[in-house]
Amino acid sequence: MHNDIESIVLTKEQIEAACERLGKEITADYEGKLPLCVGILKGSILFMADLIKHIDTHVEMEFMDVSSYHGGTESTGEVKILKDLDVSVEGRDIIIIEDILETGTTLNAIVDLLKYRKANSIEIVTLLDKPMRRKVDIEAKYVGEKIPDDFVVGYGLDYQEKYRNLPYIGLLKEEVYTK
Ligand SMILES: O=P(O)(O)OC[C@H]1O[C@H](OP(=O)(O)OP(=O)(O)O)[C@H](O)[C@@H]1O
Ligand SMILES: Nc1nc2[nH]cnc2c(=O)[nH]1
Repeated sequence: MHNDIESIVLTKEQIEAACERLGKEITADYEGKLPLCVGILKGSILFMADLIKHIDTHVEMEFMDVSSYHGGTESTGEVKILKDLDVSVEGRDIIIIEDILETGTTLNAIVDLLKYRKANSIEIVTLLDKPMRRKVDIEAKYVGEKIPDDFVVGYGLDYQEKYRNLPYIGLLKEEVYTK
């Protein structure tokens, strides 16, 4: 698996440092509240697990599975809810946890839905942000790292469902796409 990686974009140590920094910011902003952390499956699970260990105030966890990428590396622009939340968000302070913000299509659809369901506040934390790819006007309040316009894998992010278990974020060798 590691043989398929061309180069590393974010090391394990850089990811850990980002989780620590973001956890501290979130702790300071949500002290005394009970935010509902909504992890967007599947990509966010590794980041969510590491991030919340650095949040030093009470939080609740829920998950949604939303998909706009179907097997390839380009967004289809169509957002499908594959698994909805099991709890009401009415009056809640929501922190959406994502692995990557790219076109913004996915998060825009989720934010619209949570607003419609009367969440009290909605903020986004994303490990990676690709601002160059944005198609929708949406920003994350908490960003781990801004990265250039390259398709990345690892630490939750897949290519055709593989590479999610890499402990770092990297670029795939060109030959992997033509296999
Ligand atoms: O800003 P956007 O262009 O919408 O892209 C970001 C979305 O794409 C990825 O999800 P994907 O649909 O690949 O699902 P996965 O997390 O299950 O791999 C990622 O986890 C984000 O949810
Ligand atoms: N694996 C992966 N999924 C994405 N979804 C949106 N951008 C990306 C990316 O760069 N890599």
